Amino acid sequence: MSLFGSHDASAGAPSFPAAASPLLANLNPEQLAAVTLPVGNALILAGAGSGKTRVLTTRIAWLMQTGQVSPGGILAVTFTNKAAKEMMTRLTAMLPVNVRGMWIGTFHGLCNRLLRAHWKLAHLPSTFQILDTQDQLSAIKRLMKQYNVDDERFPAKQTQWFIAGAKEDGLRPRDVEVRSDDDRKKVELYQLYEEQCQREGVVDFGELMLRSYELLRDNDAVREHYQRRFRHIMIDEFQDTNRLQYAWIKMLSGRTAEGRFEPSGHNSVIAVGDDDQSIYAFRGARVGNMADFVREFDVQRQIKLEQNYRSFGNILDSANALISNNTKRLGKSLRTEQGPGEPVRVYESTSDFAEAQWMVEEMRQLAREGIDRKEMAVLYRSNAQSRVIETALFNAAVPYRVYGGLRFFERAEIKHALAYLRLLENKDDDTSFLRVVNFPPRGIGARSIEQLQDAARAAGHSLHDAVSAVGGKAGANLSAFVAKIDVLREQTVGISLREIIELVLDHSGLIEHYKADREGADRIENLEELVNAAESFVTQEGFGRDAVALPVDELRQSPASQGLDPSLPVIDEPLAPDAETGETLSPLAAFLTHAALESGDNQAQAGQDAVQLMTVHAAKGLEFDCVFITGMEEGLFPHENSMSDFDGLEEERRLMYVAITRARQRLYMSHSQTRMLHGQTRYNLKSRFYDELPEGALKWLTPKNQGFAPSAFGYGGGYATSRGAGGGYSKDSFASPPVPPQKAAPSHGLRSGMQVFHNKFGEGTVVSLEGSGDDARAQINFPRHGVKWLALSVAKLTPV
Ligand SMILES: Nc1ncnc2c1ncn2[C@@H]1O[C@H](COP(=O)(O)OP(=O)(O)OP(=O)(O)O)[C@@H](O)[C@H]1O
Ligand SMILES: [Mg+2]
Repeated sequence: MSLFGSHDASAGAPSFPAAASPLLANLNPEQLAAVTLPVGNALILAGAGSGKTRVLTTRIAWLMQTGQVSPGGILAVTFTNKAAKEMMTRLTAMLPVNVRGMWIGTFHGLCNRLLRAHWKLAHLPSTFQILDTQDQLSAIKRLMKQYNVDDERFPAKQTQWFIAGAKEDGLRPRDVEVRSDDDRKKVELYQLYEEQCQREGVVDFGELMLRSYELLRDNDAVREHYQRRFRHIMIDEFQDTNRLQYAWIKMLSGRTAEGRFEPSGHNSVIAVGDDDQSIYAFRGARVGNMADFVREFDVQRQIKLEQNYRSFGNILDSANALISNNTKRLGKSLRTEQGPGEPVRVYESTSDFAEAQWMVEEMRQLAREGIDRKEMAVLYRSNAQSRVIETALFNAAVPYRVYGGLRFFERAEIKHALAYLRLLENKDDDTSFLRVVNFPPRGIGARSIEQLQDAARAAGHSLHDAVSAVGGKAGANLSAFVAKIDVLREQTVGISLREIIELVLDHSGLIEHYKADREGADRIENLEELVNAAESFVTQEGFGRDAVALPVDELRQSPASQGLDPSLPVIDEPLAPDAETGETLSPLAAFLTHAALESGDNQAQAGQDAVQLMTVHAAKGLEFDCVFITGMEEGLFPHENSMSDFDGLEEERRLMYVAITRARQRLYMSHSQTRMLHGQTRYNLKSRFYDELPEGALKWLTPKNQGFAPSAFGYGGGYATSRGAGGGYSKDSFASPPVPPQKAAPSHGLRSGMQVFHNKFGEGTVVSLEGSGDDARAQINFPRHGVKWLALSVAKLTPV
């Protein structure tokens, strides 16, 4: 499939003289063409580090500077909150604009804004709160318990995926196709879950998106208003949009489902992406949106950016060589004018612990060379890998910061405090109620809570409103809890956000509870940090009580606003008052929304010079001087869940491409012969991805293939391997049908079907054999531990 037709319009003549603006000074010709594209739809499809995000940001600045649009006429979608903030920072550096009034954010952030503005039309309470993924799961668990759903047959996590998946496809329960009894049950749960959320006034992430889509779909005036308003819509990381997000964009830009144009939709949509960096298929992302976009938006202009400004040659060559092994590509090329730079350093360690030690040493050396710690990033495929690395950094007193993982707002003590705060805002939030009704413990047992839940269900009330139905001592305790919340709520009137939080921390008993806990000191510190977080939220974002909603007349006066519906509010402040009632979101509600949406990509301690730790997924769009890619092992990277099917393996390769292309100057890759993961020692082979990198770009810090002890079978290699002539698991070897299990050569002493004994996993059956020399490995089914791949040169196996 090629998206690039003959009408590649890189050279589309800019309608404004380039020299007129210093903004355009440092762009290459293709970037310049993209920044100054005339009004119309366009696709910028280009590889990593070619300046896609920079082009988007510069275009926004240029459009405003040349008077083509006012800040209110722009809608820009970024993939993370961090990216949105960065875009705003860059914009303020380029132009004196009030970026707060601009609609720049993630899909979730922007949908939240729409729903806040039109909550009534969206059938939500004005104080609706957002459920994060954790809360969503506990809400589902609660529901399943209430309805006695067998959680072996319908695990809560699966139900959560089912609901999220349906919403990503834009499907309400009645729209989901039912093919089996199991499907029927899941749809029923979805329906019950929806009713529960509606009753409690909460929305999950998928709901934010779907609800705002429906808001636009079902309200012509609102839709047309925003269609007229957002003259310029821009989407970064377009390759990872899902079906519903694409439909949302279509709706806002005036494309009807039938592909017609609504009269109000004369806007231009610019999508920016890189198919090679599509890494969220597991969450519903659809690369196919790119081709649909070109067709459905009648895209006449497609721009390629081929110069990479981020990385040195060896890094880029490695990325290019690796990704060329994928078959499903739209095809792009990428070059750099920087020299080859340093080789990519490869290190093999004996254990994950030793790997982390080596990394710490290497970081010390980098620091001596004058590299800031915040320019060093450690990337891993799976969150579980970070613990060993964190321990090593901690012991060596190297400051570090983990993105993702357990985020600040997801820590238990913070969630407890937030639950109290949420109950102040919305007494019907049962998820929050259940979280803290007996925390700190106040003598309310599981039995009483069940009784309360039954009573609430029977009366159609929230838990808060049903406490009087429970009698006895338990009932008295429940009433006391509710009274406490109600009193706290009254006390918060007229005090600042900071004071509200301090009040809640004191009166909830949380601080006291953790003081009594020997290991509670950290938790108290985090709770105090919550006060600081609220404080900086108020000052930085200006969301405090005293913040004045700025009168933004600009939009109404701008020519682009012709035809805007005057009855609809011009929402340029996230806290703009409701047009009808004048009601604004309280600072507390705004802070709670911020806490739910702030998906961990922006932790406290900003500005501290710390080493950055994150998963490869979280690293998308970012760049660092030095990058360590760790755990380059079969089963880990590529991940065992994905490596057995063709599409899964291609996605793993794209992930690796993303990882490699984060590095500017120096790239390290490391793997370990043994690794403790999920309580087990694993003996992994080094990743097949090494074989896909150009040998000339690599430098092995340890002898290649060193360190494997002679195997128990003293084998000398010699059986056929599935690899092609070029080394590497070429694309062909993974094209269906899958490679059949290899026949063992006699010298190994191992054959498929043979029984072997492993001193940790016990007896097992050899399922298949693969590889030769030090790379030989066996897939063995251990009845008690499941199927494992073992490196024959390391694993001690004896035939039985
Ligand atoms: N014309 C240019 N001159 C100098 N530096 C540039 C130029 N264009 C981009 N850069 C720099 O190159 C780096 C990569 O740019 P950017 O992050 O916009 O790339 P990207 O295509 O969005 O990458 P990714 O695919 O990883 O998101 C940035 O540091 C950016 O400032
Ligand atoms: Mg980018």
